[in-house]
Amino acid sequence: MKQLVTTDEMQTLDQHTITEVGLSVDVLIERAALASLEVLGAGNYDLSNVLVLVGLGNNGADGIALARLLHQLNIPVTLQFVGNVNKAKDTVKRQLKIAQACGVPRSEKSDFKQASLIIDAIFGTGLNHDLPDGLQKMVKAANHIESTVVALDVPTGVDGTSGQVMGAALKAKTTICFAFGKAGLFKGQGKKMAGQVLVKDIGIVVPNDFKFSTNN
Ligand SMILES: NC(=O)C1=CN([C@@H]2O[C@H](COP(=O)(O)OP(=O)(O)OC[C@H]3O[C@@H](n4cnc5c(N)ncnc54)[C@H](O)[C@@H]3O)[C@@H](O)[C@H]2O)[C@H](O)CC1
Ligand SMILES: [K+]
Repeated sequence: MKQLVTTDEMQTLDQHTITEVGLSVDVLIERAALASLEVLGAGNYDLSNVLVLVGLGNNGADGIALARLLHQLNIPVTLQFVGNVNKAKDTVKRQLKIAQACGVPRSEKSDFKQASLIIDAIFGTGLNHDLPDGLQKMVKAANHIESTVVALDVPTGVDGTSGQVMGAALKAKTTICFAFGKAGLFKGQGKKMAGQVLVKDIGIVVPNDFKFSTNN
């Protein structure tokens, strides 16, 4: 098996790549979106009506960038925010500005049944406590109608290190992990929620003296 990481390790490597190496976070986000686009293009996914669910952190920024790339390929795609955009990270606000300039459609409330494919870009490695109640309800509703979901990096609601479900989790058919597989997707509940796990390079740089906690 390939090298796995905890969410703390991934955050350390992200920060090293951004602050020490000098690759900007926006470049990493674009690479994550391009890698995801490649997976969607190569797989057997129904792209007739894609719904991208977007959170307020960098996982959400990956999702907005992916929505823009799909839109520019004339693939029908809609963005739906989960949470108050005014409270989003600057990366999300920057991506949203670009998406708006490119005319990516946005909806306030979507019917999951109408979507041919849901992209889960709500929470990734940054999840640090149980999902809010409203989001738990939304996730359970989506699981109930068995929508096809592709999760970016980590299925929303799964702790990327332990695999524990934080209140509720959005069950994915495929999870696209950026840079390294997240350890929690290979154990316990996390394994069930992640579906097929694919790992894609996004240009993260690992310092020579970096010690991974798990060796595979
Ligand atoms: N870090 C990077 O340089 C890159 C990360 N990539 C992608 O981004 C996510 C991780 O992003 P991050 O902003 O750290 O966290 P999330 O988007 O997962 O979460 C957002 C934010 O939400 C807060 N939060 C956590 N738990 C809760 C909760 N239960 N309810 C409400 N709010 C919550 C917390 O403050 C989080 O920070 C990673 O998975 C990648 O997909 C890029 O790919 C490249 C660069
Ligand atoms: K996600």
